[in-house]
Amino acid sequence: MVFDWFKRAVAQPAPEPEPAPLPEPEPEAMAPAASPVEPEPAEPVAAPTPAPAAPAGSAVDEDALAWARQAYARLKAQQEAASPPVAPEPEPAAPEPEPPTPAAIESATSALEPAPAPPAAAPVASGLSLLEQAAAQRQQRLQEITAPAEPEPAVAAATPPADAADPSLGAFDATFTWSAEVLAAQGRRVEDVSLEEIDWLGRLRRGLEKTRKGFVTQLLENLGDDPLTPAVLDDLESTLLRADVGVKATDQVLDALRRRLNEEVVDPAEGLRFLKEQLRGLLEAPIHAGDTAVLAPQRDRLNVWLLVGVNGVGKTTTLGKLANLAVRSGYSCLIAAADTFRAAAVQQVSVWGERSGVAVVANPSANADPAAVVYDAIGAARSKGTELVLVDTAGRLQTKHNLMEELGKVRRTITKLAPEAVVESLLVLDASQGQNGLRQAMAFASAAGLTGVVLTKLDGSARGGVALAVASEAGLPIRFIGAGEGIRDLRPFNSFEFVEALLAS
Ligand SMILES: Nc1nc2c(ncn2[C@@H]2O[C@H](COP(=O)(O)OP(=O)(O)OP(=O)(O)O)[C@@H](O)[C@H]2O)c(=O)[nH]1
Repeated sequence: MVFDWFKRAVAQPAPEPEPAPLPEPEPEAMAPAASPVEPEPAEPVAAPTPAPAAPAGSAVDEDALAWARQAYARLKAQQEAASPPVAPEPEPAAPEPEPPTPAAIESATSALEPAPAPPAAAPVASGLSLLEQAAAQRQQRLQEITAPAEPEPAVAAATPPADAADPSLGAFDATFTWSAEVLAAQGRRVEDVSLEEIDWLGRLRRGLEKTRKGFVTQLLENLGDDPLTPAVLDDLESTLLRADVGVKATDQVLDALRRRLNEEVVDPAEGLRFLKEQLRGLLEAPIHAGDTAVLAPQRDRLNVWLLVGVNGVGKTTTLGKLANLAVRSGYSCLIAAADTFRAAAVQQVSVWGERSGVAVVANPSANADPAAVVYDAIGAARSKGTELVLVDTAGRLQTKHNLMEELGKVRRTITKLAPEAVVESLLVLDASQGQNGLRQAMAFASAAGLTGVVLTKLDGSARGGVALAVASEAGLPIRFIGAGEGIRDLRPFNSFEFVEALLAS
């Protein structure tokens, strides 16, 4: 039951000036036959989390709350149906997360003994101490070493990585209701909501917290309770600029707001709605200029995605997360370790490859030519019929001419070697670098023929507004956003969700 993020429907641009409509809560749009859960308020959905009563501090209206309750009940029922109904036998599986007892340690270590069983399956139960886990792991390692050699380097086996397992349902809290509301506002139906999306929206909202704090608080203060005035717009201007939205985007938004103000009295709620619409429009413009709402590898043909950017922005991490996303969505994938400059880069990328069961093509010699690695990787992809080759490149300052030349060479090599391939050249930008990212975008655009941007480190940065500057000033579509270091912390960009998370109250 893997959620395919590349096939996910994205929000419509919401043309009408109404507040985003919530679908009617459909009474029969409920859970699968297995567990009939009532869609009604405060229904005991059983178990560890409290019944979905209105979460404290949530500002959602009644319809939204009813929708969220249904979605929660449904997801809960799904989760319960999916999890085995109380382990019948103390299987080789993980013991309970109980306080560690000697017996538990015994059973955990011996449980690992029956050799050929689950491949690199769940290591050791979380209830064990570090020493106990280490002992169990040693035992497991010993078995692996003494076991007959694997027929293949186990690369293509695409074993789902342990930390990329499906997320589990948390509490029915304000984050859940907000996430549900965002999905409902995009016209999603209760029965289509997936835990993957709920989980990601929660991460995104948390990730944008810093930007939001510096932005929304100020914004709401500016808007106040009275109709918008020109003075309020002046304040709004400095708020947007401080959030790194950039001069061009800020001017565009304010011009639109001023025009609106000239036409009619605008109350704060309408001002906020109109502002969101403008921000979405700016982010969407470069996406609409292309023909794909969500950037996805094309099936049954070679796709080469080149990841470029300055040092330390998160290229390798992004590549690892993309590999995982691709494998989970059913693509065959290969990594080209073309960062031949940083000593540990190949090792780092190999770890990411292992986590998703993706093979890595590398050149062991020091300072190998990155173009040669790409050459090998494309050859390997062709012979295996691989659909997606992800190319890691060394970080470089946009001002270093020779390094930018080298990047140009890699880019040209790809076109020359694989003219049939769909090539994407993605600039990885660290959101915390704010306006500096814009300068990088301009320089990399010419050297690497950029087709899009991946915005990373939105968590921990107060400068998430730079997404707007990149879209409006560099004219580049944001394709993915990263909001954390975990393997599930990168997802395709959705302007509606981004703006909602940015301006969530
Ligand atoms: N908080 C946070 N950290 C991230 C994110 N993406 C990457 N990082 C961290 O950023 C650091 C640098 O990431 P790398 O992937 O090594 O960056 P890189 O661009 O490949 O680095 P160079 O190869 O040296 O240019 C690592 O510690 C990552 O864990 C993100 O979205 N959020």
